[in-house]
Amino acid sequence: MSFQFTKWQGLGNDFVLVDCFKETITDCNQLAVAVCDRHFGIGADGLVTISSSAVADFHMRIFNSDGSEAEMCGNVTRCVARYVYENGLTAKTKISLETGAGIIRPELIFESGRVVNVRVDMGEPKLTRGVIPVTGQAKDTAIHIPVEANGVLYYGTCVSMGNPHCVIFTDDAAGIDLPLVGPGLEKHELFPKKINVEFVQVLNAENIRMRVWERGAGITLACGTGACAAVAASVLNQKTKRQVTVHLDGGKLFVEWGDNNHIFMTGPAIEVFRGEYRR
Ligand SMILES: N[C@@H](CCC[C@H](N)C(=O)O)C(=O)O
Repeated sequence: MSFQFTKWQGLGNDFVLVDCFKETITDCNQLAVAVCDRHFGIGADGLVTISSSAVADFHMRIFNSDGSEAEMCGNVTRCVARYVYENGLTAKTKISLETGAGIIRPELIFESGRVVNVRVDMGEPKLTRGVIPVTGQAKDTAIHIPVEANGVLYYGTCVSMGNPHCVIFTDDAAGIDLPLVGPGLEKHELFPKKINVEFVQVLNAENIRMRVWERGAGITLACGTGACAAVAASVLNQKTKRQVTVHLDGGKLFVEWGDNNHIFMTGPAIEVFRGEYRR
């Protein structure tokens, strides 16, 4: 199989985008593993397809580097929005994207005629165990719940941003041994669909430091949905205001939890290169 692709990154969370208006690809789960391999493939955290939608401007699907399909990805929404605009697939600057988590609405932000950032309406955070999902009573929340992994007891706040997140507060995000603790938390029996894990250090009421172990991808330099979940968890635990800068290994995202209960995320989306994949 061969196909043209573009490679994108949002704060170092990197993706291979395939424009399915031009290209046909099959077996995306298996293909993602091959394409994302950093030695034998292109190298990426995920494979993304863009195609037509009956309910939105475009349909995007996200496959993690382990081949699993994710419902949503914040950093990808920014990259896809910029791709469809700059490649003439739409003249709209407010775009609707059908995802596994419903319709998500990115908006391009311009300076001197150039796209500099993308602001995304990420929708409402979902807090009940049945929706996230977390085992237990479906209607209950999972705020500050005990989660044990590798013999260490953590307290996590679980939030769905269309995909599942467990946010754990720490005094030292840099000191967390993610490869050691990430896999056990991701696959913990509390989480029937596994989970993305965010370690969050509160710097002050408007700034948090976050490191992430992603479901299906391991350590990444940034996670957009994770940053939104982290801000929701920080507010719910009375640690920050509702407008917060999230400092990730790959850079900064600005996240605000609006009065309409929607979370908005603003950050960059950068095309890195174009190529042809051959296998
Ligand atoms: N990096 C992404 C999230 C990608 C999907 C995630 N690994 C999952 O399986 O839910 C983001 O920016 O949100």
